[in-house]
Amino acid sequence: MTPLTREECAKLDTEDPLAGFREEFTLPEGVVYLDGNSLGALPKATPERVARVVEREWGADLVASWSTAGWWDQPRALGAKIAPLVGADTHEVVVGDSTSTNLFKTLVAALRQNPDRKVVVGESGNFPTDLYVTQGVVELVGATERRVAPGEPDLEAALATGDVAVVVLSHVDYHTGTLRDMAGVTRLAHEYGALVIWDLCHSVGALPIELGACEVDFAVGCTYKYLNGGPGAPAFTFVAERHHASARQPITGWHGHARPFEFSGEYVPAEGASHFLSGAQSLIAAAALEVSLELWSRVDLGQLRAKSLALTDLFVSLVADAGLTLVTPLAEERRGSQVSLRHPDGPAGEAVVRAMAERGVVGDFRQPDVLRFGFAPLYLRHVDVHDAAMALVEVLRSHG
Ligand SMILES: Cc1ncc(COP(=O)(O)O)c(C=O)c1O
Ligand SMILES: Nc1c(O)cccc1C(=O)C[C@H](N)C(=O)O
Repeated sequence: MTPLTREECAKLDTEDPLAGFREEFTLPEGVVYLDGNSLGALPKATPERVARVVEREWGADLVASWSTAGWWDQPRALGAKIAPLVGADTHEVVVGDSTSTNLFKTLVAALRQNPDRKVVVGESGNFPTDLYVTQGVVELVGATERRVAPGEPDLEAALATGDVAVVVLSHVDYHTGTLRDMAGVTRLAHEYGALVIWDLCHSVGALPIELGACEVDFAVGCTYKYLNGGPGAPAFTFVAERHHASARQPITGWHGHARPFEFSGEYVPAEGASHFLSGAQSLIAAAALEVSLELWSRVDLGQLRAKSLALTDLFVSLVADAGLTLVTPLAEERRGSQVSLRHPDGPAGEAVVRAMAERGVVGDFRQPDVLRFGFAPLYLRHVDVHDAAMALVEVLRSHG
C-alpha cells in the first residue's frame, strides 16, 4: 500500500462513518492515544452516571437500590449488553470479577465437563495470567499442563494424543497482535474431544466475534480495554447454553445460587451463566461499564473492523522503512487491532516508546523488544495515525 499523505488521511476522516464517536470520549489535548488495548479512553457520559449511582442510588436510596436500581441483576443486564458484541445469546454472558478469576472458574468447570481427561493445553507466550491461572488450576485439581508453541500445527500435535480435556487460548495475542481462527481452532479441539476456553481481552470491542457460530464452549474477557469500562472494570464470562445444565464452577458463592434469598445451607446452582457468579460486585464500577456498553450498542461492528484494518494498514505502510520488524501478521484474517514492531536493538525499543510519549504519542513496550501500538477505531482518526507514525519515524531517526 502506498503511504497516504496527511491531507489524504484528513479526507478519509471526513468520510468515516464512525467519526462521531470520537466526540463521545474525553481525550487529552495534543495526545495520540495508542494504548487503548491496555486501558481504553473515558466516555464523556461516565462521570455523571457514576456520580448518580454514588449520590442517589447509594447515598439517598441505600439498600433499596439492590432492587429499585437493578443492582442485583446488573451482572446479567451487563452480560446481555456484551452478548451482541461476542455473538452470544443474552443468557450466556454474565459480568463480574476479573478475567483471571473467571478463567479460574471456567477452567475448573471445563475440566469437570470432560472428566475422563486430565490435560490442559496452553500456548507459550500467552498472556501471563492465563499461564499462571492454568498452573494454579492443574496443581489444585491434579491435572497436567501441556504448553505448546503458538500456532495450529503444534496445537494439533498436542491434541492428537487424545488426552486433552481443555485448550486455553487468546483470540488476539497481546504481544504479537495475531488473531486466531476461532472457528477452525474450536473445530479442531472438538474433533479431538477437547473443550476450548477463549480469552477475548484483546478482541472484544476490536472486531466482531461469533462465539455461538464458532461453537465455543467458554470464553472470558475484560472490559477495560477496547470496551472503555474503566480501570479494573468487571470482566465477563461466556458459557455456551449446551453446558448450562451440567457445568459446575468452583467458587460457589450466593450470587450464583438459584434462590439466594432463601438463605438455605445447601448450594443449588442458578440457571444459565448466572451460576458463574459468586459474590457481590462493585456497582460503582458496573455503572461506568454500563455507560460504555450503551455507547457500544450503537456501534456497527462491520464498520469497526473495516476502520481498524484501515488504521493498522496505514500505520504499517507509514513505518515500513523505519528499520523495525513487523511482528503482527499483515493478513487481515490474522490481524487484531494492534501493530507490534520489533526493535533490532531489543531493549532500546523502550527508550523509543518513552521518547514518543514525550511527543504526545502513547504506545507501550512489551519485553523483550516489542513496541506495541493499539488502534481503538472509535476515537482514533486517520490523521492521528499519520502523526503517530511520523513521530515514530522521527524518534527512530534521532536515536540513530
Ligand atoms: C489476554 C489477557 N488476559 C487477561 C488480562 C488481565 O486479566 P485481569 O483483568 O484479571 O488482570 C489481560 C490484561 O491485563 C490480558 O491481556
Ligand atoms: N490489566 C492491566 C493492569 O491491571 C495493570 C497494567 C496494565 C494492564 C494491562 O491491561 C496490560 C495488558 N493486558 C497487556 O496486554 O499488556
